[in-house]
Amino acid sequence: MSEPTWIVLDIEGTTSSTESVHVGLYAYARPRLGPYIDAHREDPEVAAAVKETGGETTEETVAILHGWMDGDVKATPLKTLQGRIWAEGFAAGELSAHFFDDVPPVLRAWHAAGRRLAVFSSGSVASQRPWFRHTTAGDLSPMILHHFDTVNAGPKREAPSYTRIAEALGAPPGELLFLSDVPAELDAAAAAGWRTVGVRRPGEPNGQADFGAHPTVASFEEIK
Ligand SMILES: CSCCC(=O)C(=O)COP(=O)(O)O
Ligand SMILES: [Mg+2]
Repeated sequence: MSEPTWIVLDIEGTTSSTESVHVGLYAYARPRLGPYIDAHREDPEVAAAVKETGGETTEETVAILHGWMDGDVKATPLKTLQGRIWAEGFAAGELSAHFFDDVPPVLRAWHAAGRRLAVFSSGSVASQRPWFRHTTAGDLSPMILHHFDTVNAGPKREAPSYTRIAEALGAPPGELLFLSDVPAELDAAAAAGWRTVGVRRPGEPNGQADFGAHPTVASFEEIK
């Protein structure tokens, strides 16, 4: 079988550790949500996200957002607000992104070989861009040609989201490879006709998950 034209990356559990997202990023956003909402109430994107939470006051909204973070619910309004706060944190030099050691060299090799790279994560596009720019392994962002999230593509566990991405990239689904640590996301991608590889990293929440018929790897170095 020929090599896929596009390789589309999940972030948490795939390129980067869950701990770095939950302990690093979530802890950074948690105390900043209330003040951020109060300071940006007039911003249409913030106002829409706040409205979508269903909270009536800032206190109620923050309690809902914290509850989602506690349960790792990847709700779009949470991701919108977190992403804006994280983008400020990266710009201020207060945050940096973790990538598993195998990822940066393999991304560079794929890029040099002409493979096209994109991201599809629950993390908002506003947070994906600085995540790839401010890494402990240098700036990886110039290699990422497209970013997709639950706003511009849709839910990660639904096949139409992957069809939307294929259309945006102008590629037949069979030329797209999705890498993720979540079997349900891979199922959705496969249902849309994509190729899939499950990433089962030791110590990650889905390291022992059942990936069904999806081929799996423990490191990007195993992907040919
Ligand atoms: C800057 S990336 C933010 C990560 C995040 O918030 C998240 O929910 C990642 O989930 P993924 O879909 O990449 O597993
Ligand atoms: Mg993931």
